[in-house]
Amino acid sequence: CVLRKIAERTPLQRLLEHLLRSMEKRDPQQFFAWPVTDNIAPGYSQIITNPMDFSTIKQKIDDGNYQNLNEFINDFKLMCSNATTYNHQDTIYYKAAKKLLHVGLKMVTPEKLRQLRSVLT
Ligand SMILES: COc1ccc(C(=O)NC2CCC2)cc1-c1cc(C(C)=O)n2cccnc12
Repeated sequence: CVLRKIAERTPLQRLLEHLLRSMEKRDPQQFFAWPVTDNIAPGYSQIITNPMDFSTIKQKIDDGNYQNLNEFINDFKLMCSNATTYNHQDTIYYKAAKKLLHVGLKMVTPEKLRQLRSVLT
């Protein structure tokens, strides 16, 4: 039926949703959960031309917007680099972004993906 068609997830979507959930767990203060607004970060929209956050990544997964894992990883890297661009080194956001990038990229090493593939498929 048509409802079942909408709910079905491709293997790529299942992999990306799993990775997104794991990455979100490493952001307990939810600094990366939603778009950064100009009122919490003055001048943000002038400095950061390509904003990215976990909720936007989630929407792109649901919309089938990612053709492959690398496009997803690029948005994750963009989200972290935006934070290290806008925020000075001595801020909690800069430090959180550096840690998140490191932890997130460790989740997508060939070895981790091999383990995941056997679990997810
Ligand atoms: C969705 O973005 C956010 C949501 C909540 C918070 C937040 O709870 N900040 C409190 C911790 C000290 C104030 C911060 C942010 C936040 C993220 C960011 C990023 C990611 O650059 N940011 C930069 C400057 C000021 N605030 C932020």
